Amino acid sequence: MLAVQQLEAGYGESVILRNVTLRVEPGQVVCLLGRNGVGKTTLMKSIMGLLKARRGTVSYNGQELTKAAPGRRARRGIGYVPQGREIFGQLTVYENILVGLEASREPKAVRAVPEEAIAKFPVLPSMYGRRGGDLSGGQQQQLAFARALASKPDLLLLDEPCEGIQPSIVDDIRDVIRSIKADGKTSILLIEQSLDFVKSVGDYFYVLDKGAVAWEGGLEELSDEVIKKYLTV
Ligand SMILES: Nc1ncnc2c1ncn2[C@@H]1O[C@H](COP(=O)(O)OP(=O)(O)OP(=O)(O)O)[C@@H](O)[C@H]1O
Repeated sequence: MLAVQQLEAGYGESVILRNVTLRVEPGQVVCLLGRNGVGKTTLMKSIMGLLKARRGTVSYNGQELTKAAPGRRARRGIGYVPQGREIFGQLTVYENILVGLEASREPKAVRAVPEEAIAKFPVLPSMYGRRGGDLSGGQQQQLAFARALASKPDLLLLDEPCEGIQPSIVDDIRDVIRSIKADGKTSILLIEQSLDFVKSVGDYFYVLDKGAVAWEGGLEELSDEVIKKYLTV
């Protein structure tokens, strides 16, 4: 469903991504691994259209979106939970979720926050009137998930959803990812530092090194040698 082909992208003079080719198939959880600074977030931003590709293509459900703006990609069904969550601090929890609904593919007149998006985060409805900025990190992460799920995406990009989150909430986030996977409607591309975490949810793995895909394969092929070479700090 998502096909990135020979992508090159960067900032100003510097080239960060080199010849990156990656696929996400329907229903898969694909994990993007690599040490700090190898270009994982840059790749996710390029897929979402926040950073222009200099070479190569990004295709989604058979259509090329390489030059499409982020809003168009969102309306095509790509949801994004950015690193640092980027909750609107001055808006209420409910208003934050409504922002996500803007990317819905349903006609405006019949749009509503889907129950299944909220059901995964039972704590949220009791906080609908609170300002997003007043929530804890874990609550904001749940809100960022709900905001992204409001438009019923068929691909969800998750950039380090467990970063800075306390362990009990990390377990909740793992459960949410598993439940999205079990629903079978939404594929996931996940950036996550914890190997244990990605092993517990992932179907397929890409390892980036210096902006290029250094390794790819299934869980059973993710050997200690690969981990030592590309992931151990
Ligand atoms: N806005 C920017 N302008 C210039 N350089 C940037 C910008 N954002 C990132 N970089 C540089 O691009 C490189 C890749 O960064 P990126 O955030 O994609 O890495 P990452 O693999 O996601 O790392 P991390 O795990 O630390 O988030 C780094 O050298 C970083 O300093």
